[in-house]
Amino acid sequence: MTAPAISVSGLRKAYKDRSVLDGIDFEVPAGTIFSLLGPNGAGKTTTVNVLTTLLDADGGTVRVAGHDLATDARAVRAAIGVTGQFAAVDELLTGRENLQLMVDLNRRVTGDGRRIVAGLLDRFELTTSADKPASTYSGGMRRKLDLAMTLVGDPKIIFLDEPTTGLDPRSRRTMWSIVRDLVADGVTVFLTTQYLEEADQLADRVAVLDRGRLVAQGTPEELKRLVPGTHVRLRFATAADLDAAAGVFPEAARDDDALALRVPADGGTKSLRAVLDRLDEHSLSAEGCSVHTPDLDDVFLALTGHPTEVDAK
Ligand SMILES: Nc1ncnc2c1ncn2[C@@H]1O[C@H](COP(=O)(O)OP(=O)(O)OP(=O)(O)O)[C@@H](O)[C@H]1O
Repeated sequence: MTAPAISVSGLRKAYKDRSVLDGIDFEVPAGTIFSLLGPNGAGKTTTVNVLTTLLDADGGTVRVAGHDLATDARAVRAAIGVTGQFAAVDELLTGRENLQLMVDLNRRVTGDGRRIVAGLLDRFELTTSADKPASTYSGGMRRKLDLAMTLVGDPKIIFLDEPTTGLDPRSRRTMWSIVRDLVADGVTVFLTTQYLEEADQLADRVAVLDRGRLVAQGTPEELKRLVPGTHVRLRFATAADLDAAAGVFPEAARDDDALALRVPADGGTKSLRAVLDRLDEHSLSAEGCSVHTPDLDDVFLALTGHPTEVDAK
């Protein structure tokens, strides 16, 4: 077995007397995508900042690319690329100039810098806007440029801190496909996200961070098994209606307080129609009906017994 790309053991970090990472452990095998999933304020950025040498840990052991963070931070820095929530992109420079600057600053770059820049612009479909100032770029283009800048020097381990927060669905999908391509090329990706769907789409393994502790780790499949699946939620006007419907849908979970039934379904229109047809066949009608796909809130409720909380910074 090859050595893990990242291994973290007993990592602790506090800001003054406030503990933000309270002893976390995980390993990221080389060439895989690992996702740290958690709501605002859970400690994701703090973890990235420690792992990328921007912040000193208070305790624990961290090895990145085989180097001990405490004794060999310089070697860690040489092996990694980091794309943060607050992009490193210089708004006044064009896309091409931003990339050229990274090439000029990066001592690992060998070969023709201009060709490297042109190659990255092409790969990220930024060629047509390459000579416009970055200030004119959309959010999605800016994230792509930021990631392209991260790739200068061919880092083997890349940290992406919430790479798709604030992006529209189309840009998010483009970003996902870029990340998949990176891993296909042998890069290891450490990704933080607030979106269960993103972790599900991309990650080989997911760790769920809650108030500085990891409350679950596993494959996306293992994680989703812990939470209610996609379902149709039917809400009834009376307890008698709920009773009658519960007889029609023996596979459903019932919530007596809300007068609701949770009927397992795949989220498509066919399965929704099948549920409504079954109600019709028994001359029953629901007061409300919604399709529910599990999200981070469901994971948190299932794992911690409390919903996600927005933590004021
Ligand atoms: N420099 C700092 N000084 C004091 N407290 C801080 C500092 N940086 C972060 N924190 C606090 O540490 C906690 C974790 O913050 P962190 O940024 O790591 O969370 P996060 O999971 O990345 O959230 P977000 O998605 O909002 O970035 C938060 O409660 C935050 O307020």
